[in-house]
Amino acid sequence: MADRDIIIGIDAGTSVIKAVAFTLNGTQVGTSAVLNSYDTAPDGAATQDMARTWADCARALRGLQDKVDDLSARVAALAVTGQGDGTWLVGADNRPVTDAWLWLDARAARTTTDLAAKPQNAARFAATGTALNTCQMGAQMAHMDQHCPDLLDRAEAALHCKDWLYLNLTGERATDPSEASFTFGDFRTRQYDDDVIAALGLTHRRALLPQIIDGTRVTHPLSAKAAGETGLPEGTPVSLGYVDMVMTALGAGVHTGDAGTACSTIGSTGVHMRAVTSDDVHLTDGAQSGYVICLPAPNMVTQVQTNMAATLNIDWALRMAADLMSETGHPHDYADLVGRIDGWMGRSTPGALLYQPYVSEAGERGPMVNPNARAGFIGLAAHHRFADLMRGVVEGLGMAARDCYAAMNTGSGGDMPSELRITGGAARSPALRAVLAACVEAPVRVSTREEAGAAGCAMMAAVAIGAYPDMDACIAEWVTPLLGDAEQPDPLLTETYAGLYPAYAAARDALTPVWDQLAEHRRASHERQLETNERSLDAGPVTASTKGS
Ligand SMILES: Nc1ncnc2c1ncn2[C@@H]1O[C@H](COP(=O)(O)OP(=O)(O)O)[C@@H](O)[C@H]1O
Ligand SMILES: O=P(O)(O)OC[C@H](O)[C@H](O)CO
Repeated sequence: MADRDIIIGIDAGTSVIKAVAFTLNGTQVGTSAVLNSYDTAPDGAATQDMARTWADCARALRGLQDKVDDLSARVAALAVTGQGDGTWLVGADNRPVTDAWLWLDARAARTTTDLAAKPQNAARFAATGTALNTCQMGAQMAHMDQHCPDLLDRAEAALHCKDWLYLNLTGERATDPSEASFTFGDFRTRQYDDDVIAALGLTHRRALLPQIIDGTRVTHPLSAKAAGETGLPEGTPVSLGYVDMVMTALGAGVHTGDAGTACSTIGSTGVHMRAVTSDDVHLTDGAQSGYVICLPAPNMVTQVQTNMAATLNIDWALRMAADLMSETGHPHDYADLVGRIDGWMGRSTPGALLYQPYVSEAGERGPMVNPNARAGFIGLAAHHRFADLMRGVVEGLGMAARDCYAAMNTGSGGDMPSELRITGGAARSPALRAVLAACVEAPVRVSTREEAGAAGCAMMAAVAIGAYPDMDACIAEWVTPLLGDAEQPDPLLTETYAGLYPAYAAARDALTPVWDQLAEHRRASHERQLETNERSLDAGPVTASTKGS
């Protein structure tokens, strides 16, 4: 029998579910990916079929066998991470209670605002280090408890995405220390906290919260059923990873022991992180914002500010172009449009426009929490063309990153990092990297690690099975050697963005009442629409949902 020399990391993202094979010392040897999708509805719902998600995960694992010779005989361990937040309710016989509510679901917006205004919310923030937002399971369960309690009545466990996959892989209902503590617990103890649960009004639902296990120490064996569905050997140790945001950052270099560094993921969502010890966490004064997410290393956490939407803004702009092309009968290829971004950046003037990248239907969560925030350009003039708009969008992502680091009170007064490690799809663009470097006034480095999220959780499995004595030893082989060269910020660009940032921040504050008025307008017209629909039920079905991915 061949040596067991492969660890498989599963990263179940919002847009793609990937299974990635690594050797024990971190060389990537194969990837298998399955496209993911979710449903949206006018009331703000963003949901995903739980059974299909597991089936897609199993399909990705089966697909990996075609990419790696003799995989089944060589696999030493599996690990799983996935999209964070959201609510994946499991009932009798481990069956889904309903479709999962994703982190993109905006239905809990009002409940979130109400809970955040209560005096108990201060103690909740002090323990979790995390501002309440509509993405989180705590807010979503509180909303369900008030508006659709039958869902919780029928549930036996409230899981996150990766926990649902772990349940299907091993038969164990469990969650990890990161999501448990930023949602319902304390990042210092990595345990649930009764005051936090009470502040969310969920004490009577406490039994729904599963056991917390740390995948660097505990594994469970792959069940016979899962072995049948994935083609991997029964009994293979499975490690439950932390939430994908921190797995990606771990794989991309957020914690290599170098002082002052930070890591930003510029994918669908934008995640900006600095690794600190839990004693060094400085929570924001005044308005609450951000997350504190534990790292799978003793006493280490990340201070996090996260933009709801990062490349979703780029995709929005490209889809506008693609729609127009389709309408005029011109075939378009999305990959071709993405490939043109750097060309458009080269033909446009830096700092000509402001773009607020709050394009998510659920508003923004970093550095301010505002479900009503929406995207927009400021400063348009008649001579601006598509290239200028695209530059504006990319610069908006840079400004948003600066805004997040400026709000991150790490004891250094919101100083920018001394070096920024970046990952996520948009890190492929040299022009975008230059914008980021100039906006945060720091050199950027891109890891050659292709699948940082899958690597992050595979690293946990590597420690769990004893391939490394601890996470630091694993980082030294899996992460540090893969960091690319530093790309220095251009002085002129830096000056331009430093000059523009105060206007970006002022616009964000000034538009708050406008966003509130627009939200009220949307709510009223949605209610009018519902009344109209009720009156015209006889006239046939109404289209209520769309697909996203
Ligand atoms: N060369 C590029 N330049 C700019 N943006 C890019 C480039 N390649 C990919 N992207 C953006 O990155 C996105 C995918 O990022 P990724 O991190 O893979 O997504 P996710 O966060 O959903 O896992 C694409 O939708 C696209 O907007
Ligand atoms: O699916 P991706 O974009 O990889 O991750 C989503 C995050 O986990 C989410 O933003 C958590 O709220």
